[in-house]
Amino acid sequence: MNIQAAKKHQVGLIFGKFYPLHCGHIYLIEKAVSQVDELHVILGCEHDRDLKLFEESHMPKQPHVQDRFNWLQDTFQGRHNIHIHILDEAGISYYPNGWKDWSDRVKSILQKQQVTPTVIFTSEPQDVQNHQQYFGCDVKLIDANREFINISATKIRQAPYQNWPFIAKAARPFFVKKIAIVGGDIDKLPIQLANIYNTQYVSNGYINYIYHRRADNKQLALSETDFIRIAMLHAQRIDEALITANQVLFTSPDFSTLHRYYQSAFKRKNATLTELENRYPFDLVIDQAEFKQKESNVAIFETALKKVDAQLY
Ligand SMILES: NC(=O)c1ccc[n+]([C@@H]2O[C@H](COP(=O)([O-])OP(=O)(O)OC[C@H]3O[C@@H](n4cnc5c(N)ncnc54)[C@H](O)[C@@H]3O)[C@@H](O)[C@H]2O)c1
Repeated sequence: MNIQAAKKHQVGLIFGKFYPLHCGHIYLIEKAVSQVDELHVILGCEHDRDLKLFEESHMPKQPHVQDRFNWLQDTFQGRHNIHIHILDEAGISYYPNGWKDWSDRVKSILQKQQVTPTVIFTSEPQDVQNHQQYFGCDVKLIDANREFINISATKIRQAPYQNWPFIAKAARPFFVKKIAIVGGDIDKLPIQLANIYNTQYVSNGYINYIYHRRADNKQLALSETDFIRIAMLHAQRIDEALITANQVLFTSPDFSTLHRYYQSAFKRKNATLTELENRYPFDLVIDQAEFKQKESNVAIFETALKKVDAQLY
């Protein structure tokens, strides 16, 4: 008989909050999936606990369950034997006081999906015995000392920007701080800052649009449609740049400023621009017009650097 065929179908389980997803988690999942036929990753969430962890953190905004789920899905996209499930832990005593209720809820999810685990993977030695007791399957401990990738989600929550290299690629856009430089020579300072911070600069769609129109020899006054086109192009470029941005992203203008230009031209608000303003909140807008005329270029440069640095605590 074929030895491979005789082997039992191995089904692995991994539990986590992935708050946020980091390279240590990914290492655990990759090492586990290399030992089983299918792997089920259970993403645990609980509203009050998650909110408290956020409030005690230095994360700039709270990742919600859907964000955490998307990070896992994106990271393991196309990996057909890795399945992600959300487990709402509401009403269960917090770890480590609710093992019975918690494991019952896990089992009910698994039953619905017709999943029978054969092995649980964890890097937490203190959980091995309870996993064995409540799930009745093998437990494999992986890198309990976190020697291969020495990071924890707690450390990242405390200092996301200092621990940037460990944040999963899929989760980084969530943490990128968006900074707009408006007023004055808008293509100079953001380029300098992007160079210094080794990151992306999203060039000014408005300027490109005007140049394009000039080349076409058409009239230059912007219509309402022009504004929307500029805004949509800008949003698309920002989305693309966020994927590879290093902690911060520089651009000009932000959508509130663009909307203000629109309002002064057309004396009313625009629903699309309002939507973009809400969808792309900026962490910092540096208005060069606020600097005093007599301020030297170097003083402006230094003030801008201080403001940017303060964003990356
Ligand atoms: N209520 C209860 O009694 C009870 C009992 C057990 C589990 N739970 C739930 O299970 C989930 C457990 O989540 P967590 O806090 O362990 O999640 P986590 O997101 O911090 O970690 C997920 C997994 O990755 C491992 N890991 C973390 N850093 C690593 C690194 N650098 N290298 C290798 N592996 C690494 C962890 O050991 C864990 O196995 C929670 O939702 C918790 O509520 C609850």
